[in-house]
Amino acid sequence: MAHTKKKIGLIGGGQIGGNLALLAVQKQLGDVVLYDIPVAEGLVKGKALDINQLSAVDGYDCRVTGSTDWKDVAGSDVVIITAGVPRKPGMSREDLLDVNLKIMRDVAANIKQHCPNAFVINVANPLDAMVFALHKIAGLPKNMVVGMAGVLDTSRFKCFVAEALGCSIRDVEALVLGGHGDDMVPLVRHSTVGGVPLTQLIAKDKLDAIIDRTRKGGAELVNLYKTGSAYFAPASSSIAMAESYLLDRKRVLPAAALLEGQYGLSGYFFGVPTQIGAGGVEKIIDVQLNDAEKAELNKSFESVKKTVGEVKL
Ligand SMILES: NC(=O)C1=CN([C@@H]2O[C@H](COP(=O)(O)OP(=O)(O)OC[C@H]3O[C@@H](n4cnc5c(N)ncnc54)[C@H](O)[C@@H]3O)[C@@H](O)[C@H]2O)C=CC1
Ligand SMILES: O=C([O-])CC(=O)C(=O)O
Repeated sequence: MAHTKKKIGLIGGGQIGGNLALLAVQKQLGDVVLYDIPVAEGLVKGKALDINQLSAVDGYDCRVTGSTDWKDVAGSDVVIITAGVPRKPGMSREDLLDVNLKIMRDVAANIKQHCPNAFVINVANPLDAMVFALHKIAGLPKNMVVGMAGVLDTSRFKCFVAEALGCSIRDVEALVLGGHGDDMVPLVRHSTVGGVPLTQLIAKDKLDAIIDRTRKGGAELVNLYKTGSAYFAPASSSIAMAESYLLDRKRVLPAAALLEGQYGLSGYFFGVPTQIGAGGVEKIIDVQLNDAEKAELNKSFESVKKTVGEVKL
């Protein structure tokens, strides 16, 4: 019988990779190949076996295969890249550029060879520069390559708002644009709780503190964990994007997508609201910004350009 289940290739079987595999199975999105380099063979084979045994308890019919061979990843419908080193306290994401670019060169070349038709979501940092490199090396169509950051950054912002108000997180709607760095742009003017503008519900000083905590959300986790960075929320955020593609949900999710004139910006992957469906990035939404918001977005864009400027392919 033909293989009709979707196939999900997870590149990197570390903290985020393992959680991605678990979530993909729990949501029954498809069969998973958890790939890592040979030195991590036991890690991916162990995680695969462990999750498959959990599947028996809960009755999930998707299988995880741990592999160190790209041939097993070939033909994946979705590929999520978490291959890369996480930062430690005192480091910036940009400090990871050289080491993670080396890894991305290997990963992107293999994607080009083995998964040319996949929807590819990059998670490795520094996010916006790595997805730029991925797109250049793998040569995939622009609608099939994205970076995950905005879903996570937005989710952090929503979490802090719900905590501050003591309200259900379900009713918080928010949008964080820009690069995945300290100058990302939480759009307070476009955020609501149950349809009520956020600015009417939280005083400015409290809101400023929430914005600051969101911008430094990654570092807060790095300082707590000490040996690495966040992994539960990043995994869930990436799965939301993969699911929207696989199930053609057409969700509007912020993602690092290639800009071609939107927001007056071009040539770089940058965090903007996208519509993700069976066509990959089917739309980029050009939010109307006021002068102050535009200035913040331009500042974030300059930071991304600076890091990408250091990318030697
Ligand atoms: N975009 C975002 O919002 C977020 C990004 N990150 C980034 O995600 C990346 C992964 O984080 P973790 O899973 O916590 O790290 P981790 O260290 O637990 O896992 C990374 C895995 O990549 C593997 N790897 C190294 N070279 C490889 C190669 N050539 N091919 C395949 N696999 C390879 C390693 O063996 C390791 O198992 C980091 O760069 C981190 O900064 C982390 C959190 C959020
Ligand atoms: O901060 C980091 O290094 C990991 C990351 O991107 C995040 O958690 O937002």
